[in-house]
Amino acid sequence: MVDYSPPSQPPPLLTGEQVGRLIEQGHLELALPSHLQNCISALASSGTTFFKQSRRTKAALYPSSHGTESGYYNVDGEKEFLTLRCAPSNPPSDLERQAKIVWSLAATYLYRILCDVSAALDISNDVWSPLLDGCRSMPEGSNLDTTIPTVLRIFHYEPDQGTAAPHTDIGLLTLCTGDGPSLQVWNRGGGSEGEWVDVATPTLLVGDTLRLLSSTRCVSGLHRVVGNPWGRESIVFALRPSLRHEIDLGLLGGSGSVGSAELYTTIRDRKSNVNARRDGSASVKGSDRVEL
Ligand SMILES: O=C(O)CCC(=O)C(=O)O
Ligand SMILES: [Fe+2]
Repeated sequence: MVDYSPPSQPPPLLTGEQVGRLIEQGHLELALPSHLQNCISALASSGTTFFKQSRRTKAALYPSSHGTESGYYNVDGEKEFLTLRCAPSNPPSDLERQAKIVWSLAATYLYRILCDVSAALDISNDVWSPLLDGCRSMPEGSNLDTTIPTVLRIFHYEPDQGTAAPHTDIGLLTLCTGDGPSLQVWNRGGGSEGEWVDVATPTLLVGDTLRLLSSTRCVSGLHRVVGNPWGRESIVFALRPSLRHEIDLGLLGGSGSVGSAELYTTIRDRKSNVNARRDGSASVKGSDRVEL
């Protein structure tokens, strides 16, 4: 008899070679599906228009809250960025409408990649559903939901001075897209220590939470932004774990469970914030690199 039951997992999105590189290096350059790429480009152009406004207007439109975790934030002479965590005003602006679309498309895309990673590591795909609860579309309402730390960020870096110190991200997977040869990833070299390399195309980065959930079989993607004479604009979607559920460690080859909020808070509090001002107006803790 023909078996019409649905497959136990989605078809792979990345090639085996790409997944292997992502796991071993913590980063992967890749071409995005054209619809996702087009929506990101449309959001990028609304971002350019947004940043042309006065600082006062930008701050009034998106007051910052939770340190650098929501709203408009400026690091004098270096960079400014807008962090979106929920679908705000009604009716939405073009930028907000586009951000909502990019969030859903990028989250679905990264979910598929998480499934490729778990298949390669022989981990059940069931681990992802509770970890992505509430993250797969932009949370509704103007009140920030602290159980959903996922962020969509639009950056504007000043020429020469706009940088981000070497760091790894705290979440599951980050998708970075941007213009200009400013984003660099650390290429771990076989034998030798490794080297910084420029990445020009969209880049995926493994975050510390994924590294930990994989029992350190995935490495976190070390990256930085270096200054260039033209500056840079980028869009960064950082898929972080939902903090609503316990994580069943049995699905990860261990036993028992751990609270996702507890795990995530431990990872976060051991890091410094590379996007904060250094004057104490947002918390700066720990060292630039995290080793868990
Ligand atoms: O601008 C970028 O492409 C990267 C920014 C970044 O690394 C971060 O916000 O964590
Ligand atoms: Fe980063």
